[in-house]
Amino acid sequence: MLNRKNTFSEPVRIFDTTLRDGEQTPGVSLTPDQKLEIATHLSEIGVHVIEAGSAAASAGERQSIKLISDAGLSAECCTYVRALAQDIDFAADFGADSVHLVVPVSDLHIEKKLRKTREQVSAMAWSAVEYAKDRGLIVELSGEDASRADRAFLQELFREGIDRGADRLCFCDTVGLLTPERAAELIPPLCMAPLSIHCHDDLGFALASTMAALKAGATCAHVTVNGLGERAGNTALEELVMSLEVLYGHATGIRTEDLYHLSTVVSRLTGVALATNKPIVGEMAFTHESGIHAHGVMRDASTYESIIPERVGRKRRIVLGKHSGSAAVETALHEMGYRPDAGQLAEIVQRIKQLGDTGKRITDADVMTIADAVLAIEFAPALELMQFTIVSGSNAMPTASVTLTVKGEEITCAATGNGPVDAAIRALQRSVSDVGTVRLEQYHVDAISGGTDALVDVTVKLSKDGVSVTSRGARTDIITASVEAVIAGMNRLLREEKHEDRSENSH
Ligand SMILES: CC(=O)SCCNC(=O)CCNC(=O)[C@H](O)C(C)(C)COP(=O)(O)OP(=O)(O)OC[C@H]1O[C@@H](n2cnc3c(N)ncnc32)[C@H](O)[C@@H]1OP(=O)(O)O
Ligand SMILES: CC(=O)C(=O)O
Repeated sequence: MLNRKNTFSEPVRIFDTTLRDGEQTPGVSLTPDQKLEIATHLSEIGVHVIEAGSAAASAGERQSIKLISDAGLSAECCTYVRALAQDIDFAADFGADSVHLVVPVSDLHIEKKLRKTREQVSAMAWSAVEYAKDRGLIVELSGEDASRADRAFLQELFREGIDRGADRLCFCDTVGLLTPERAAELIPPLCMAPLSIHCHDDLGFALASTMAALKAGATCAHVTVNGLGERAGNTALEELVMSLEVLYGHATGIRTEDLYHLSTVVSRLTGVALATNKPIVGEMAFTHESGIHAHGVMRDASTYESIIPERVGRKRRIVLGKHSGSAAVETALHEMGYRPDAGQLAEIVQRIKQLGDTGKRITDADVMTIADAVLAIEFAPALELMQFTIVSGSNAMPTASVTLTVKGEEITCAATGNGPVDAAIRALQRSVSDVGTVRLEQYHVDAISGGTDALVDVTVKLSKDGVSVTSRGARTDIITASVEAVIAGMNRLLREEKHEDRSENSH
């Protein structure tokens, strides 16, 4: 049984640093408007503090801080500053409510990086605190590389910092060296004022160490959406919130049902794709293939799920593959409108496993092809491709022309697009517009082998009138693979037989 007793004496505050440490993910750079969009979501979801950026970094960063502080969000607008008057002036002049005033505290950082002494760093920190207070800012005095700092030195720096006016403190586990055991020892003596914990995930301990620090007396967690951040990233907002809620019964006040949407917004704007197996937000976090799991989940989802997917804004999916069992296959077939008898079902399950054994991802179109064959249903494809032509180049708008027969009638359509694949798919959509609107819901491409001559495997999800279907094409040419995948899916959506009860989650 889970011990759901709330072990935290105070409500845990959430300090989100997606727009500062998250943006320090190598290669990530957000415009002020994009930062405002993310900040608005963060505030609406209920985080307490948003670290909007680093005031000294650039004019764009300062514009972001101004935009976010002027937006009237309920969350506090904070910015990273060094112990320098210039950084603090930027923070105050551009409207920040607070500063995350960071000073290196380990001898390694003090001596090797800053080439200073402990005394010099302490003096810089304390005068910066006083200066920031004079400029009307809330001050979170933060120790960088605190996990490797001399304990007595750090304690003294923080104690005097509070006397000089610091409102809050922060312990930064800058390179992810903290463990839950060390957090239990190091954190309690530092809780002289509200203390934040800022962890990095270099060794995969960020969430565990953050939790341990909160249990040891810290009252605020620094987090980022999707765990973005320097190197291996920071503690993930979604993981911390759901762990607090599910494992410790601690009500965070965060609108958990919006976590997935926020994650997708951040992934889109930062260009950092989510690992498919990422907790809470990864594509596979609520997807089941194995027969034993699917069978259990269909009877009672809690058998193989720690969280109800809807609680974080997601939906459960059962997909078919070589690990599927008859319960999942039968349910999927019923949703597609097939009613196999026991013998036919067993045959379909075997054929799905055989296809899976070839290393293929099984799509709805594959399952339907197998079911048609086993149930001896004649399937006359509505579409047949006769030819397509693509024009693309440095000075040419990508343009596609396709000729198909649609229910026996020859049709030629052309379209332009953002790229040759987009143009080809638009031309195909246009060619069937008389029989319905086919939407492209998802497009996924895998290069199966390395090199420019790799076999590419394109999987698409198409929908028409609320019915969706997945299908695949595999060729060395990405455009041909895409066209093949789309035509296979369209043929399934446009088939004559009606499968009224086929649903979105059927694959
Ligand atoms: C662990 C962390 O995440 S720390 C935060 C990391 N974030 C950033 O670096 C924000 C983006 N950074 C930048 O845009 C630039 O580095 C700037 C604008 C901050 C500084 O640029 P530059 O003046 O060209 O300095 P540069 O980046 O080469 O070196 C950092 C300087 O900051 C100083 N510095 C570093 N930390 C601190 C601090 N906490 N307080 C005061 N000075 C500091 C260093 O000593 C060095 O100054 P020096 O050359 O006079 O010794
Ligand atoms: C300040 C900060 O981001 C760190 O020490 O990790």
